[in-house]
Amino acid sequence: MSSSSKPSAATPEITKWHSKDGEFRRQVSSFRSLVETNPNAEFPAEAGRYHLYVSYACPWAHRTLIVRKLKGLDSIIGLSVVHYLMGPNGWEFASPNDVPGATLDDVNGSKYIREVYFKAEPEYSARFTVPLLWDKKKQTIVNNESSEIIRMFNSAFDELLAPEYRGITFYPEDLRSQIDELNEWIYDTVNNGVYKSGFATAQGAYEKNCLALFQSLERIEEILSRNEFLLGKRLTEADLRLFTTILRFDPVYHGHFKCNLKQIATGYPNMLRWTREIYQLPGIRETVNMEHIKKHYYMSHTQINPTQVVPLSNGPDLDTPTVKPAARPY
Ligand SMILES: N[C@@H](CCC(=O)N[C@@H](CS)C(=O)NCC(=O)O)C(=O)O
Repeated sequence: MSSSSKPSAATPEITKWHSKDGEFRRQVSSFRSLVETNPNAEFPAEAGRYHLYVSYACPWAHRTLIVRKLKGLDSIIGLSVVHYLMGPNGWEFASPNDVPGATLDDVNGSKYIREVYFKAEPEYSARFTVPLLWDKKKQTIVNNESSEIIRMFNSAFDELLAPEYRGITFYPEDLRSQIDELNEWIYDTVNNGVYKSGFATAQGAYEKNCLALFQSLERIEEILSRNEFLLGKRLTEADLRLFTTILRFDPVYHGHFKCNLKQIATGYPNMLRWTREIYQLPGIRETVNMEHIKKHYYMSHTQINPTQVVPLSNGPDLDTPTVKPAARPY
């Protein structure tokens, strides 16, 4: 697939995600090892050893990009970025000359992400998802579950980091149970809720998931009317995990996934203020590539948008000045 050509508008096998009952069910990630501080661990923290594969479009991968950036890991963990289009063979690499923002796979020399999975496990038979964390030394995948990758990035590499990054944590001890609790319902009804609405192929499945999504958005709006961030003055993992979904809400999920009871820009002033605040923190803006985001969804999911026409709006202007936190909020 060249950068300019569009995939066929016929629904390819790769985007047939729904179950027989019309519900979308996300598969459980397969590679679940952890990078650890202990030098004798199976995957010990080392500078230059691990490599992160992402898509700028993907909200799960976006979490890992953000934590990599805010923790100052970009100098010790390499990065490859796939083409925004997910074609019949799944995620593909592209030269930045052809697709600005994308990269080739300089670590494994593969054309598609699936080749990286097969290199790690020749019998692999599940989905070829991003993000994934690759170990250059053992030549295998450490982990392909974003929630675990961000936990590793949060603390496992600390001894290798400059002092100003070492103390940063998005999962502080005293807030862990509250973060876990928020993550649970926000994952189910919001992060995954937009997908369950958008990929539903039965009216009932769509309505059930869309209503649950908006109930949660109301709940979040109420929390953010009292708090600067979800848990008060501190920016935590719960905010970062939610941010990547809310950022995509108006430009993509509202139209493409039919999550259209309200928009963030006009219906949720506190969530809009919170989104701007996070977007304007140093380092975040450069993890956001709205061109990849919009083109990925509207052009790859031909089962939903067979014309592959991409809408113009990028959602609310996130550069609009907002109340700045007094000091770094994490
Ligand atoms: N549980 C995974 C989900 C990752 C995921 O579903 N990524 C999507 C992109 S947004 C993907 O790569 N899908 C490709 C496919 O399912 O074929 C995580 O959070 O890391």
